[in-house]
Amino acid sequence: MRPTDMLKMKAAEDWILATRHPFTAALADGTLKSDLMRGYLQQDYLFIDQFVRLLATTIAHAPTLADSVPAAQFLGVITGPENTYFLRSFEALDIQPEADPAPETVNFQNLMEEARLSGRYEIMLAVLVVAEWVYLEWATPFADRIDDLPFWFGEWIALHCGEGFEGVVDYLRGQLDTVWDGLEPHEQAMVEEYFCEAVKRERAFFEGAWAGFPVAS
Ligand SMILES: Cc1ncc(CO)c(N)n1
Repeated sequence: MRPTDMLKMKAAEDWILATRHPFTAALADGTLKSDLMRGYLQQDYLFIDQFVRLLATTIAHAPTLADSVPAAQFLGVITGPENTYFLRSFEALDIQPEADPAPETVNFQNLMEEARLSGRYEIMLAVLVVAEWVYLEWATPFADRIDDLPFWFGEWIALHCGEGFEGVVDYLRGQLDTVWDGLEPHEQAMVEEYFCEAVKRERAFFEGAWAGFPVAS
């Protein structure tokens, strides 16, 4: 079994709740209240700020150029099409990008910052694998809805499914799977801790979004 499949199994309970959440079900139905989407996008843009720093540092720790290229290209997607998706959505939904971070956002930002500052490639990967794999899993079953939804729902699904994004998740998992066997048991335990904590914080983020993050205007 791939080490990343084993890690996912360890986090099974939170994983299921994070990837089959009523928030994403409502988003894909097009029934999600605009204010819930507004609050979610403002908080997720704060998530992205730390995510970009983590991904950039992960690139810097890749063992070879070849190992870094897919991550570097993905960084271009986040800071390119995904960033403009956020800016267009803020405009369409008539809100500003800036907001105070909610507790669920702070918790996730802190985990990403800790992973980045750990200087450990496998710890950075553990958090990145969860963030992208959870999103691939919730979004993929809704791929056929993309064209029928307003762009702020449809493009959010489109950014997280399909061949390109599957390739990103497979690459990140491959990096973690490859380094796993060379880790000491205490290092593997640390990876598992970060992995499970990231899944918990993904779930908590959707729960916060579903309860309603305050909307800054
Ligand atoms: C909270 C969260 N997790 C994962 C992703 C996917 O990058 C995202 N945009 N937001």
